[in-house]
Amino acid sequence: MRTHAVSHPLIDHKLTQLRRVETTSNTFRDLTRELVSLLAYEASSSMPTEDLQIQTPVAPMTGTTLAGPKPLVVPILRAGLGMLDGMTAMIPTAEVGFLGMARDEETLNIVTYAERLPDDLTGRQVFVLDPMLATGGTLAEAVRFLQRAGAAKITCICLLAAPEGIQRLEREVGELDIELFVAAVDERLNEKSYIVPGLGDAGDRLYGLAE
Ligand SMILES: O=P(O)(O)OC[C@H]1O[C@H](OP(=O)(O)OP(=O)(O)O)[C@H](O)[C@@H]1O
Ligand SMILES: O=c1cc[nH]c(=O)[nH]1
Ligand SMILES: [Mg+2]
Repeated sequence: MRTHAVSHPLIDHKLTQLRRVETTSNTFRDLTRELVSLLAYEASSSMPTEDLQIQTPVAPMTGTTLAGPKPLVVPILRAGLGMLDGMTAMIPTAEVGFLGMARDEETLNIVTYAERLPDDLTGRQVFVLDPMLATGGTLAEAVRFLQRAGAAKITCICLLAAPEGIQRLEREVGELDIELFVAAVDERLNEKSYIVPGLGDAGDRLYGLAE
């Protein structure tokens, strides 16, 4: 597994606004979309391309187009859904699959309650979207699920990670071909396994159930 903590003035600025307790759901959704587009730019840098012959209004030329089977974007419901638009805006040719997973806040066990993926994942780059990598239980389970479904090349995009979650991913699925892109690695988890300083419950902040 290769982990990239992406540092950029725009990402750092938007992430700070996202974290603020007074940021409303509407603004939170806008910032999430913008942040994901910036992270997608980094996370897609190794996508395969091929030459494409085109005609401009002035001359013929050899341009570039994305190659290979269509990439697949998989948001982990619920909070990952807030990242989908920002991702498909950057990679409009991507197909979208869904995984519904929730962390039981008492036991921290992961419940997979929905799954809708294409039949054939062979050779496809799979982008997994989830804003929060806390204990790592959810993302590790998602990666295992996708691997069992045939995915070989998996790129995870998260907004925030705790060091404990990255270590767990390394431990449990680190031998697979996985890249992890995060906007920031925070200090630690608290006694409820929330990221500190973090941003709270991403799903609640996106979809307005926090108040
Ligand atoms: O790394 P972990 O300790 O597994 O925690 C991270 C998970 O918690 C949040 O989802 P949650 O379970 O709250 O579901 P939601 O998106 O429906 O709110 C978050 O979006 C991750 O999926
Ligand atoms: O800090 C955290 C941890 C898990 N899930 C969240 O939404 N936030
Ligand atoms: Mg939640």
